[in-house]
Amino acid sequence: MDAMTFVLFGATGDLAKRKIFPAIYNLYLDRKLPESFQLIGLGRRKLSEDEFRSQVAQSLRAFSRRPAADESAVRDFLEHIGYSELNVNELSDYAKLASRIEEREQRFVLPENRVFYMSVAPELFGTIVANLQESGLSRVSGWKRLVIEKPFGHDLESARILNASLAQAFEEKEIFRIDHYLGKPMVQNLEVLEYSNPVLQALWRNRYVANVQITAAETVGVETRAEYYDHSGAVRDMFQNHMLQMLMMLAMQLPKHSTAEEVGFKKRKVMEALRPLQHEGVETSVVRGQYTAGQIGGKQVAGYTEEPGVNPASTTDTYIAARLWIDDYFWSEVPFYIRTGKRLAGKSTRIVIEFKDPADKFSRTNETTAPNLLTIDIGPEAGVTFQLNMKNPLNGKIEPVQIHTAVDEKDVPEAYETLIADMMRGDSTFFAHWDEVELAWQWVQPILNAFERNELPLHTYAAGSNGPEAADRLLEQDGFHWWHDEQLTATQEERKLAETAGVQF
Ligand SMILES: NC(=O)C1=CN([C@@H]2O[C@H](COP(=O)(O)OP(=O)(O)OC[C@H]3O[C@@H](n4cnc5c(N)ncnc54)[C@H](OP(=O)(O)O)[C@@H]3O)[C@@H](O)[C@H]2O)C=CC1
Ligand SMILES: O=C1O[C@H](COP(=O)(O)O)[C@@H](O)[C@H](O)[C@H]1O
Repeated sequence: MDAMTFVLFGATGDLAKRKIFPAIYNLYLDRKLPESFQLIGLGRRKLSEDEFRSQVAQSLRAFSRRPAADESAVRDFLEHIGYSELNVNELSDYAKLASRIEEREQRFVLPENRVFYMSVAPELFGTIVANLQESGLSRVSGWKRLVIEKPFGHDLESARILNASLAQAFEEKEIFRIDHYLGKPMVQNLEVLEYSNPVLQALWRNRYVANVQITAAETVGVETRAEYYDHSGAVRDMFQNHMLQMLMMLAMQLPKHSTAEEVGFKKRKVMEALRPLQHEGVETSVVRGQYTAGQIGGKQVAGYTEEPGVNPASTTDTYIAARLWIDDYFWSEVPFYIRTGKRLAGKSTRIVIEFKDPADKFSRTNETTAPNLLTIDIGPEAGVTFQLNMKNPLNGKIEPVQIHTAVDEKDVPEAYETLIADMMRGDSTFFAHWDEVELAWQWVQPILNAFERNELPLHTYAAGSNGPEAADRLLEQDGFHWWHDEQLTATQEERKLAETAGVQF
């Protein structure tokens, strides 16, 4: 891997502490960093290099997936880490940073390869890029890369403005927009599941699929992020980015090669084929919800508007469900239902593909059978489950059984690790490309408008439930229902039946 200087804006912040440093440390342990690697952390705080390094060491101890128990490994790793005070608004601070970087590049005869990672509030992204350009830091004889955290804009217009400001100094191929869902092993596996399994490949289309459900349910509430979340809501925090990215990864036609260009092209095609919401009206396709007080894991929790930092009159969505249509050859007429929410009954990110019942189902028997389901669990436990129907040898009835394979996640790199390693190699396959981001905002914008004008009812749901009842009706109108956790988990009885029938779990 090329030698590089990694400049981290926001190095004293929460994300750096919990995700970025642990990820880079694990890459170091796996020898996935270049020999000559230097990270310069930036923040406004007055910290000596030693003080900063000891903060980084603490973050490794608290958050690394592999314990930072080996003191000598931690010490060696910290040798690669430096700190500079910098206020992103002060051009003169960039000049000092430039001297520091240039001095090192010259001393060790290193190429001018620079990563600029923006782990700061989104309002600062534009200023940083302008100052990188003004100070000459982004003019390099080697390569340069800009890593940008979410949210990428607040709506379509602000995202376009932000993108135009990045484009002043960076080409699209130099911009790496992080969406950590794209770093999750099962999201990366979606494409592989299809292309490496001819059986699934054959079924992956409207002829056989009745509907697709994509869920990201969380038990956590707004936590300490009210200031951000109350201006964002579920639609901006999860739906516009993570949920639509999962939809693209699932619904895209297989690219010939898994390259950034080809995957990006196929994902864009999905977004272009998404039926604009205006056709059926936001109110018939979208359900907005907000949690009220309730119980989670036997513990009483507050309602959203009682959370610290939340406006007591807030109408912010903590839940959103929507019905989407992809009007292309493969998916037309298949409804895609997407939902995400906080303070729901369980934590799970999951895709369920429900297959159609054959038309002649009743020709042999009057018994109704459960639909075949392919369930892809993205997290917290990754796995794939296939629901089939079998005759129960004990009572002669046809009953659903589940064939399940869990993905062993021990030693599997975290999403940030995978994505940072890809970025260092210059591979943006699993990053959000501008076309996709713009089309996602474009699709979501009517929802933002409708929410802002209060044109949609704000349904409440009790913390610990499966969300507002109105979201059930969204599917009932089409003759379907949500597949919740409890319906997907094999019961003891079903397991016994499957064991008797020789099916392995
Ligand atoms: N935290 C999370 O779980 C997630 C965060 N993100 C995104 O990551 C980014 C960072 O978030 P997070 O770490 O939580 O934020 P924090 O508020 O914890 O950290 C902000 C960082 O920005 C620095 N900073 C603020 N103002 C300036 C300035 N004027 N000049 C220089 N540095 C400045 C702070 O340094 P100092 O205090 O020393 O000035 C600090 O290091 C945001 O874009 C957020 O949306 C995305 C996904 C999840
Ligand atoms: O980006 C975000 O994601 C988390 C959920 O991520 P997961 O990996 O735990 O599924 C969410 O809690 C947060 O609000 C959002 O900003």
